[in-house]
Amino acid sequence: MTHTQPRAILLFSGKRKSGKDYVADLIQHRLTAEVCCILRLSAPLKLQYAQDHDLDYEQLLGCGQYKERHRVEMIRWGEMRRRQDSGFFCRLAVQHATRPVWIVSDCRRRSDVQWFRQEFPGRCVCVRVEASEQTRSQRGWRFTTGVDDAESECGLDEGLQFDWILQNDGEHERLEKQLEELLSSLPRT
Ligand SMILES: Nc1ncnc2c1ncn2[C@@H]1O[C@H](COP(=O)(O)OP(=O)(O)O)[C@@H](O)[C@H]1O
Ligand SMILES: C[C@@](O)(CCOP(=O)(O)OP(=O)(O)O)CC(=O)O
Repeated sequence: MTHTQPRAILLFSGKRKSGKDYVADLIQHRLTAEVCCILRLSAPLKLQYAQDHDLDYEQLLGCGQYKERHRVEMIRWGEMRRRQDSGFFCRLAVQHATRPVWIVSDCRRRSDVQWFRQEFPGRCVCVRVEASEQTRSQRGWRFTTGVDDAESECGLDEGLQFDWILQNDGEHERLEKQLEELLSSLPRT
């Protein structure tokens, strides 16, 4: 099945452990799963990478050491595929999306955002999720050379105008208020 036309696409970016998945889940919970689906560019990437390298896809999806062991090589491989076709993973990620609101929870590169803006003009909302280094460390983040200083993590640090910047340092009330504003700004039909 091919995807339907979405009403809005929330393009999430942010550092590791800023809480992109957490916030995406909160929004989906508010809108319900009938209205909102969560898409990950890393899912088709990991699937293809696992198949090509005879690895365990489920373990690459998890958050254990298995993924970390393969991360640097996977980044490199993904970059190679993107150089051949910058929309490769984006196209696969949206393939079966049929809900009116999509959240793409892991945009990392300019080319990701460009692809969505080109394919779905006027429907993309760029959302940055932010948390302090202290908060991210408390959530288990440790600086890793080759990962945290590479395009995979820094590609959208500069040059992109975010429509929303969500502060996610753990103050629940504050986050809820920001989500309220964001959601009420989305088109209703
Ligand atoms: N506002 C929050 N309150 C409580 N826990 C949070 C909050 N935001 C994130 N977390 C927790 O921090 C960890 C990292 O969040 P996650 O959404 O996986 O980050 P990311 O997807 O940006 O790497 C998870 O265990 C998540 O449950
Ligand atoms: C090769 C990757 O897609 C791996 C991403 O895996 P996750 O999205 O699971 O990563 P974190 O949330 O940062 O831990 C990165 C890329 O550069 O495309």
